[in-house]
Amino acid sequence: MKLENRRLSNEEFMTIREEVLNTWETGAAIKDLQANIEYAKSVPREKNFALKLQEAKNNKQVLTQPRAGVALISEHLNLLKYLSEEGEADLLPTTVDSYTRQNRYENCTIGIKESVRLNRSMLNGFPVVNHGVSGCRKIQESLDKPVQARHGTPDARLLSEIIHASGWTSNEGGGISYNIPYSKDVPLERTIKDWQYCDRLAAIYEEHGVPINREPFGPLTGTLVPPSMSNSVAIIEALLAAEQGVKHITVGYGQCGNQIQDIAAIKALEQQTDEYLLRYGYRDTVVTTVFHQWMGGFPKDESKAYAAISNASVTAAMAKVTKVIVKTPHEAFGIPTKQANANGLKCTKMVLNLLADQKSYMSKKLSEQIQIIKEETKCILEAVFEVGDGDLARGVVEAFKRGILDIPFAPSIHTANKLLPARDHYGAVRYLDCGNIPFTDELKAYNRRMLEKRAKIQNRPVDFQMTVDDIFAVSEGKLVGKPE
Ligand SMILES: CC[C@H]1O[C@@H](n2cnc3c(N)ncnc32)[C@H](O)[C@@H]1O
Repeated sequence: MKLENRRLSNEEFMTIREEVLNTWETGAAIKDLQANIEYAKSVPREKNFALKLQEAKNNKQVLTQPRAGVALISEHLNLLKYLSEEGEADLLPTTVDSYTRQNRYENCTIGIKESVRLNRSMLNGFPVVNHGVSGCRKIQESLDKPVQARHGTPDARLLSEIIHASGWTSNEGGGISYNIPYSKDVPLERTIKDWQYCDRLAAIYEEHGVPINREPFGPLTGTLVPPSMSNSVAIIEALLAAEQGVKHITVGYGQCGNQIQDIAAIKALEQQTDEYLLRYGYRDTVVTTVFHQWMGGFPKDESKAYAAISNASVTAAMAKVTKVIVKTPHEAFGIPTKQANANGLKCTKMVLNLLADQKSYMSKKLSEQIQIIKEETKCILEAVFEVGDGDLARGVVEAFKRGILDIPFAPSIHTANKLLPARDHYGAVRYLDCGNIPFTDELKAYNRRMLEKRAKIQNRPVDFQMTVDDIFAVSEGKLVGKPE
């Protein structure tokens, strides 16, 4: 079937579904889609992820959500209950393990057996597909808060079928955001199509009375991604989801570090997502936002880690995002203990509470940065539509081929890798080299000017060494890299 940004017909969807459910034994238990929807409808409304986000948006409340996932059902349940009660998490995740993300379910079978034998998690997340709908329903039924699947799966079709049949009402990911940062050589045509399936599935539940939230993965590689590039990808995935009928979309952004630029990025993302959805005729979509606390290298020192978590929480509060994804003081080491995870959540919530009644005032600097991000994003998105001859899906594939969309430090061979980012003197992420991104001369000059200002102050040339210094800076306790 030719790649096209067009809603899958029922016949097309059900044909693909037949094949998807046969890719692992646990697909057999969810063959009856109507029965799956009836079950999902029985989940109490207060446990619906999409509705909880909508309520938070209306109440201007910032919700907290951790990442968390371990191999066995009972341990995972204990973990989520602890994060919900002790950690005061407003929304619950299930972070899925790396084997499942690559559809290597046979490795999960081994990992589950080893976890039982050794009495500790031998997988770096919860193997949703292997535990199947019975295991995932047990998780959902035992919790009193909404659950979301968080992963990094290029082909998440079976995973998505199982989680929604289990009453999980949110799914993270997208055809770009779960491909380019997560795999080496998976064609975009493939993952855009596979995520059209996931979006259509979410929409079918929605059309039968079960609101489902979809969340493109905002941060991408989480390494110096300029806000206009990550915003462009988020808006594109929101449009692709809306075309399939998705009504609840959370667009996301990963903290870059300069507070004004980060708040501006969230504001620009919110405004332009609404703008583009409206422009392309999607009128009844509920758009919320998510801010990911620092995604780069974390300090090992616990006090410094809490400083990074608190600092990110201030930005989340001032940007008035709908939810913030929380880091832990174990970030520099690996999978956190439940205590460390809960501590990151409590640290975050304390900052949010202290700032709940304050708001960031629109300043000249902030509105200037919002404008810059919106203009850069507009240049990118208009070019994507143009090279796709008006079809967004085909435009994405062509735009990556030409380097109009380009994600820095991505493992995928399907990104041009010509975009070079670096921080300006204030720590804002700028384009050191725009590669083939069709920015106006004014935007190129602005980025250059900001980097030259840093070069002058640091008495160094504008070059790649800035980028290298910036990559290691935060784990060395500063934001802007300094020359040796
Ligand atoms: C997107 C990458 C983020 O996901 C986090 N992460 C990955 N797997 C798990 C996990 N199983 N439990 C908690 N956090 C996790 C990781 O620490 C990093 O902050």
